[in-house]
Amino acid sequence: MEFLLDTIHIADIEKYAKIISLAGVTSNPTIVKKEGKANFFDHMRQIRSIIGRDKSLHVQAVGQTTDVIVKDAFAIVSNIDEDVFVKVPTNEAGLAAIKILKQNDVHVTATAIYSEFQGRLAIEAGSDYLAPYYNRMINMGIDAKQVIKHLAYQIALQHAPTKILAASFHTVGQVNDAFQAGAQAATMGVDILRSALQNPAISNAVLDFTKDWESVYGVGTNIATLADKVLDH
Ligand SMILES: O=C[C@H](O)COP(=O)(O)O
Repeated sequence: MEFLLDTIHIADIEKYAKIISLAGVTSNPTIVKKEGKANFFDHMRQIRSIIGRDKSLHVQAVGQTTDVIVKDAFAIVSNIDEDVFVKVPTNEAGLAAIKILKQNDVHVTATAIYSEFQGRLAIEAGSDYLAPYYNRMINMGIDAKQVIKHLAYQIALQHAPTKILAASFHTVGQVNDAFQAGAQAATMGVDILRSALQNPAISNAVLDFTKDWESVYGVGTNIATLADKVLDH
């Protein structure tokens, strides 16, 4: 399983890189907009320095035509690094660009996937990752879990090198569903991680354990201080 963060907010990336086994960072122009107008390439290089070269960094091309998407992609890899996965929308212009980029050994994430058919075309174009938009599909009445399941089956069937990087999550349950359906990776906002880990039920359980411990060994005592006291005697 790969857990990625769908944000370019530096403080959040630094924080969660220490907390979870972070596999990478993804972005799109809407996510970039949230940070305001910064030096785009400096910002992406800073993210790379935080996560390291062994994690995946996904940066989206913004061109509307095949020619401009390809130029965007080369600008991304030249100005950030050649390990970056260039996100390319899975439409006509994008699919043509993916074929060219793969011939030039550029890593590609086929994005804006709302259907099984788009995913199948992106697999055949040689995409390294597919990014199906889970919540957006659900909102359109599409069975997102089924889409991922069928794509995962196809990838396994033909031993394709493509991996499914599910995206667009609004709940923790959607992330679980995507993994259950066969996605190898999922990218999510920090809101999902907060919902999962800052749950009051977890805090209450921890508080109850602390109260029980302190009722026996004294307030402010933990196992480390207890061990120190034993050594002192
Ligand atoms: O890059 C794709 C995003 O993960 C889409 O997420 P969203 O549907 O929450 O905007």
